[in-house]
Amino acid sequence: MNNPILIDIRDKITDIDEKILTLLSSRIELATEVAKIKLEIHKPIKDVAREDELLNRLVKLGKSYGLDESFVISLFKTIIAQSVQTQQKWINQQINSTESNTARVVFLGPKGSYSHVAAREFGRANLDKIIECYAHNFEEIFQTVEQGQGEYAIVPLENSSSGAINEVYDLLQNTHLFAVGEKIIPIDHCLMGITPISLDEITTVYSHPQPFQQCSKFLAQYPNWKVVYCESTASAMEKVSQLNSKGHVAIGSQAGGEMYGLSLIQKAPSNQGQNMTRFLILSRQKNEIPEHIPSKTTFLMATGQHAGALVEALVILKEHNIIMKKLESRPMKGNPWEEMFYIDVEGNSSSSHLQNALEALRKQTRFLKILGSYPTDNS
Ligand SMILES: C=C(O[C@@H]1C=C(C(=O)O)C=C[C@H]1O)C(=O)O
Repeated sequence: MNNPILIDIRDKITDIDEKILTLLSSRIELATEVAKIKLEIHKPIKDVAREDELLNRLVKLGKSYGLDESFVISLFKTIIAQSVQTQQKWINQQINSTESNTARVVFLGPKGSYSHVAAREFGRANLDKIIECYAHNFEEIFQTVEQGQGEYAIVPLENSSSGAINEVYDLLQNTHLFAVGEKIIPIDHCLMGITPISLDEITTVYSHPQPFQQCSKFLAQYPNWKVVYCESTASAMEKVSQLNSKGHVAIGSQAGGEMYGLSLIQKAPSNQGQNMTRFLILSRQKNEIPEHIPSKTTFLMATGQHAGALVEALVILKEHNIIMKKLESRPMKGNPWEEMFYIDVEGNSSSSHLQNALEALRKQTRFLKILGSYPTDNS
């Protein structure tokens, strides 16, 4: 092994390895810089689009150097995983060292959405300070919190006039997050502009098609108003604030309008009277709520396929004197024609009363998952 050529080559390899390590260390430092910016602008750490773009480019480049595609992918996946972990650790340290009761709350944006309003209200009631994290879709909300890049997920579950939000129910089937709260938000559509004006000064109204539909009777009284459809109530409010023109108004929530500096002109009464959305708050950690606080428990169950299976399960609740507040069903993922039931009951799953009922139910059903217990929102 004393071959001088071999020694020389090995020296060169050692040299390259050391350079790789130095470069990896600089890469990690840059990732921490990225984490600082993400914390400031409230963006989740993991950015799948950026990672895909980066991997595609590196695979192509690697090929031009004669490097195998799977080698380049597995190498950079490891490097990126380490980078994401380092950023996560850094952000956790910041949060833990700055404020004890600060948490990242992840919700469906954009700014001024009803989810944003729900997130703020949840924060106001439960935390000293929240870091608002906007997500683009429901799946991203769950993933962000599951991966530890947020402490709370806020998702709308049902609306009093349009019913269940199926996509969210489906995501609840597979998540390992726990339900820790609920928040009911009135959907208080309002006409808002850059300054309070009278209704006859309005020329153009901006909003999402849904509020236009929900307030159609009221709007029919003003046929001369020009209607402009927008992607969301938030984008309508943003547009009106940017236009900065008196006769242009948006329909959205009053709290959302305040986030864009808009003034209330008047409430836009919805055809159906009161309209509300119920949000569920989820976290990686279970809630422990004292027994005296009125609470609800949400669980998922799949019964057998025989006739009367659901009735048998519900009878168990009745026998244990458990009050059911809600029953929803959704097809089970991967098992067409089989249903997963989502049940809300009154009570706290740490009470022996409810525990006994759930234990009996577990024996009777094919699958039972307790999503969590949380204080009832009576608003
Ligand atoms: C460093 C970033 O954060 C994460 C880590 C990445 C990386 O190490 O290259 C890429 C995308 C993100 O998932 C970034 O967003 O640029």
